[in-house]
Amino acid sequence: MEGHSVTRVALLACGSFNPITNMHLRMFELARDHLEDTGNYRVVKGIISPVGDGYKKKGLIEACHRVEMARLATESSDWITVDAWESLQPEWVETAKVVRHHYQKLAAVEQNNDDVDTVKFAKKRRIEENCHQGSSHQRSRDSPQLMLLCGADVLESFGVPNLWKQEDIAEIVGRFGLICITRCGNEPQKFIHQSDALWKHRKNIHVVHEWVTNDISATHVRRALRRGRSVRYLLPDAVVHYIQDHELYSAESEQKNADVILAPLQRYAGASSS
Ligand SMILES: Nc1ncnc2c1ncn2[C@@H]1O[C@H](COP(=O)(O)OP(=O)(O)OP(=O)(O)O)[C@@H](O)[C@H]1O
Ligand SMILES: NC(=O)c1ccc[n+]([C@@H]2O[C@H](COP(=O)(O)O)[C@@H](O)[C@H]2O)c1
Ligand SMILES: [Zn+2]
Repeated sequence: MEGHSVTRVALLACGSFNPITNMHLRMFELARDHLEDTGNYRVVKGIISPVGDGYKKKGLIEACHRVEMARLATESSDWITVDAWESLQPEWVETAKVVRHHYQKLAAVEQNNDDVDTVKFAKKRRIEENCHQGSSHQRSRDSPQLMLLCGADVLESFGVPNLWKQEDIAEIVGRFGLICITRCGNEPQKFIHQSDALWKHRKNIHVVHEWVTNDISATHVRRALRRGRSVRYLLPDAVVHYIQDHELYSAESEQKNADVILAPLQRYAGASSS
């Protein structure tokens, strides 16, 4: 279609990935198909960002293992990557900050590409002009749009008191965009309908209905492992082997952080979250 522009998109998934499962990888494929089917987007990259140990979720094993398992799981993908930046931060990092970090990183890569390509100097000037106008809240015309990819449970967690700052939610859905995969037991459309903050940005929230319902969760996988049950075909084989080789996930590891409050709840409890 003439004059019809297609927006390049990068997808960012934040989470524990404790461990990564086939469903985490499926989320990316489902999201890409959904966005590209609209004819408005081309998905150029997927990024998995395992949360740091400072998140303090019960049973969360060391980030180095979770990152390595995610690396093994994505070896066969030509577009999904793993980024360890978030996992290496000394303290838990708000998701809005992680999204900002990756947005800036993508923009810097674009700018570098332009720098080496002198023929494109006019485009570079345009980006610089955008920056000088202080338009940090506007996407430069040439870097891909970054969308946060999550399951419907994470979207619905926006409603949990003291878990998310309202301005972070507004920034994620308003400035970047969200793509959400349905999950057993969640009703994302209803949740969006009932939230004024989300309804306002509903055009930036893409809900992907997964008809092949699949309730794989890392919790199920850890439970099976503790009981010596097979987890084959729920996770990539390389991840199953890594878990066996390093003897990960035991009754003991499930007790990690058992008496600790989740980092966002610690940070926001008592503080104004509006
Ligand atoms: N079966 C699934 N369907 C849809 N989304 C999923 C599914 N499993 C995980 N996700 C999404 O993947 C992201 C990372 O989730 P996370 O690491 O918490 O995995 P999980 O399987 O939910 O683990 P846990 O059981 O430990 O909470 C989240 O956005 C989550 O909603
Ligand atoms: N306020 C926030 O930014 C906030 C709150 C809760 C969870 N999260 C993120 O959402 C993801 C949720 O992961 P889990 O579903 O594994 O708990 C993590 O990446 C975590 O950092 C962000
Ligand atoms: Zn989860």
